[in-house]
Amino acid sequence: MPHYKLTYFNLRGRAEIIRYLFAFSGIKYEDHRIEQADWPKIKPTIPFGKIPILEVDGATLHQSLAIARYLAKETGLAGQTPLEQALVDAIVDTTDDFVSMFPWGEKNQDVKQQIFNDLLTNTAPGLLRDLESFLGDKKWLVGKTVTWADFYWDVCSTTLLFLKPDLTDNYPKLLALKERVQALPAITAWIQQRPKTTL
Ligand SMILES: CCC(=O)N1CCc2c(cnn2-c2cccc(F)c2)C1
Repeated sequence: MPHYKLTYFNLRGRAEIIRYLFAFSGIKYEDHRIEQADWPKIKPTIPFGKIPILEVDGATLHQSLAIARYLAKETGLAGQTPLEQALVDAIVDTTDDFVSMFPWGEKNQDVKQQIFNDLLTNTAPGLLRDLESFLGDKKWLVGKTVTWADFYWDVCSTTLLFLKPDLTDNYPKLLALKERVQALPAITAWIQQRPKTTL
């Protein structure tokens, strides 16, 4: 088994999907969390200057979704066929497109809040309507077993619900999917043991 070292901030953020995959698969890894104050010193040492990164024995992987897709493929959570894998990727990318619209690093709090509110009020409903319709009466978003698309929905919607607690009030199927993911024993255990952070 390779030695895995995940490096990110002490946030769920873009690393939590990777942590879910490690938790669900039971693979041991180093969950290295850096202080924001240390980032300017560390950033120049990181290929492409962004985190999370995952060091796998001597190799360094970057881009959170590439890392997650690698782990999902290794652990059977990427989709059972090439077609399912494409559907999984499309749902992940659709979800990530939305969460990536948020100006997470904006220093002007008034500007940040205005954009966050606009996205949550005016853009989120269309995405949630489409995801609710895509899920329909299925147990999981793609195929007959859980995939990292389901995990990603839970990871991202957990942060979105912190920002807008009534976010899923009109989307019961999506709320039920969150509950189904969080009821997976390994995910339940991870959520209970992980550091408590707002984002
Ligand atoms: C200053 C950086 C910061 O506050 N965060 C980084 C990005 C982020 C946070 C919470 N969720 N999230 C995220 C998750 C997945 C996709 C994505 F685009 C964004 C918090």
